[in-house]
Amino acid sequence: MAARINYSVQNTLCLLNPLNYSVNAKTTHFKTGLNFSKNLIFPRKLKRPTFCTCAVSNNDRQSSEAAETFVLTTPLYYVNAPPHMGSAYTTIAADAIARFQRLLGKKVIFVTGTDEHGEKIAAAAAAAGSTPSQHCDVISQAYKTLWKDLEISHDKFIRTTDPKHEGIVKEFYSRVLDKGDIYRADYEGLYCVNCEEYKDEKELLDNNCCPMHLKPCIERKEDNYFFALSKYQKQLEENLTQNPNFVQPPFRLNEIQYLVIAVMFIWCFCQLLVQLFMLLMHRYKVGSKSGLKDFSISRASVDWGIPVPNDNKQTIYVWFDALLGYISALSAEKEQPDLQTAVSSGWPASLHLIGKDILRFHAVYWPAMLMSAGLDLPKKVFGHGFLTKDGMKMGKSLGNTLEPNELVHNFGSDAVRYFFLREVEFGSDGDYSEERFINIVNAHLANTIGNLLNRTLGLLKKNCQSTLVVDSAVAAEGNALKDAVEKLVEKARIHYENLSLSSACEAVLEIGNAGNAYMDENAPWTRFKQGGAASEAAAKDLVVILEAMRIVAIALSPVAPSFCWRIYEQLGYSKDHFNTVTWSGTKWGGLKGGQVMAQPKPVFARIENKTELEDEAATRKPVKSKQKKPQAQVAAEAAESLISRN
Ligand SMILES: Nc1ncnc2c1ncn2[C@@H]1O[C@H](COP(=O)(O)OP(=O)(O)OP(=O)(O)O)[C@@H](O)[C@H]1O
Repeated sequence: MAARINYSVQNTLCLLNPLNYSVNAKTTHFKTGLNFSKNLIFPRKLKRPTFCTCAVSNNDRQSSEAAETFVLTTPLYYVNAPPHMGSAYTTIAADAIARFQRLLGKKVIFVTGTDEHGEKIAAAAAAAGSTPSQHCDVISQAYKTLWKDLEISHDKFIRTTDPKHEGIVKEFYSRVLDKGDIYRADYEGLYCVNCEEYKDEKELLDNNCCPMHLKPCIERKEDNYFFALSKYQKQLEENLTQNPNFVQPPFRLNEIQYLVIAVMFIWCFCQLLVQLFMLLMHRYKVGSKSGLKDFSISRASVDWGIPVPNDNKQTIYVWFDALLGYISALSAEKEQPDLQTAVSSGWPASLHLIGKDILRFHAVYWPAMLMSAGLDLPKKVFGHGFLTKDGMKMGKSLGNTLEPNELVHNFGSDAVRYFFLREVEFGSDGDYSEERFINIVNAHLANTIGNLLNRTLGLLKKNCQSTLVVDSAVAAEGNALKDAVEKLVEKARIHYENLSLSSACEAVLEIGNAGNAYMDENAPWTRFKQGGAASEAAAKDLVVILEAMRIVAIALSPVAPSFCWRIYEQLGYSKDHFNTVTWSGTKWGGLKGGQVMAQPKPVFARIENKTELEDEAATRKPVKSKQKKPQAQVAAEAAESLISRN
């Protein structure tokens, strides 16, 4: 959706009642205890893994009829320019949430798409020398391609130029009209073309510049249709009171609440003066009591849009049109649905995931529109922070964007997904630096998790013919690592549930750290050399660490799906098995004695840091023409040398 700005979200929401918002995160504790099993039995016959364990309980992947539905949306991105890392950020986060909800066994409908009408699109097409329709096809395809490269698992991709969407918008408009919530009036004001929105003068910078796009707004006068937003002030207030979690994260409303205390005070005082004045003048205008202003929902000057029913001279305002994409997306492919059919296919949404720039449209305008049309409200709206460059929001209109295709091409989708979800606390702003990117993914994915798996499998190959000597449940009786893993994976689940994606990653990474510490403390390579009972204990230690790795592979799969599949593959499982695994598979005890692991190979190739390499090259003596090895080979050799060192 067009970043039709939301610095004024505070102006809008603060006029609703201030509320107390809080989130309580619960953590679960497990008992700890030490009690090693004495019966270490080396199986006589090597087996492929059998899969009748808790690793896959198909009961978790509930039958689609019985399963709870979870409808999740990203904004429909405005096709004024190709996607950038900001657009990718919301979609990656949504994908991680969708994958997590699927692991819980829910029937997920993950909606994304493109917002394709409006003045800005027509202008962008003209600038590119194409028709708006051709332009939309090209840019919309660029989004689809990027989503594929980033392994986005959306179920629906809606384009607002899709005829089925147009039908639904017209029907919705007529419903709202019948309700008496649309009227015609003149409007004169300052208009930001990039936001596609009239602005309050007080929101603007010097020279009437839009604070988001840093371009001057233009004076514009139009005869438009208006939506009676002010009529819904009270109902919106009630919605926020009754559903304190409707807008997330809580601090976004807390910030507003802080402002509201001052603003409300001034506002109440002004209202008192106004009321007195009105009493004196014996005049009272409907809507003036309310803090919310009616907004115009048509444009006379824009051709590229859905015509207003019964008035071909006007087109429907791009926001009034685009928000309905969340509903039209739900209808079956190629169906020409009516509004009711689409609504009954999954509405209301469980979660709208958006950037904070468009919170006002989702938390105020959209609920009021739905109330007017007699439809249910979405259950939750989460406004995350911005990826910034030099402190400014990265955006298409400013052109200060980071190119996601390049990042995926250079570093792979797992690294991109992991870095942004791990490094930017979900809800807050975050900056990108290549050096930090490389350091983080190398340290976490290549070292903490990848190397641990590789070292363990290397030792298992050398000492146990790549075969587990005992069930992981038996190997870990009373084991401290098991207890730590159980606590951490439960922590990760709670964080995923609360959309604290960075903390969820951190909890999973802690499992890797605990596994490394366990490996170093127990030094199985030494104990294998001692033979006898020491060697048996060492073999059990490897089972324990590999079980922890199996759990990591499930718990991190919403964030880095291919990386986790590679871990799973190394543990000897099939792709089908991985695709049907559920969150209950994170319960300790999936690996069985006799299971044969794959030949060890690195699951994440370390990224070479150019600066490091250049420094190294500058100090190194010239070597006779040696061919540069591919990264995967370099990593494999590094891992091999680690194993042999052990
Ligand atoms: N810098 C960013 N950081 C995080 N999310 C972003 C960023 N930029 C865009 N988004 C995501 O895209 C949504 C806005 O989509 P839109 O297509 O309007 O992109 P935009 O780049 O902000 O456009 P413009 O620069 O033209 O205003 C935001 O609500 C958010 O979900």
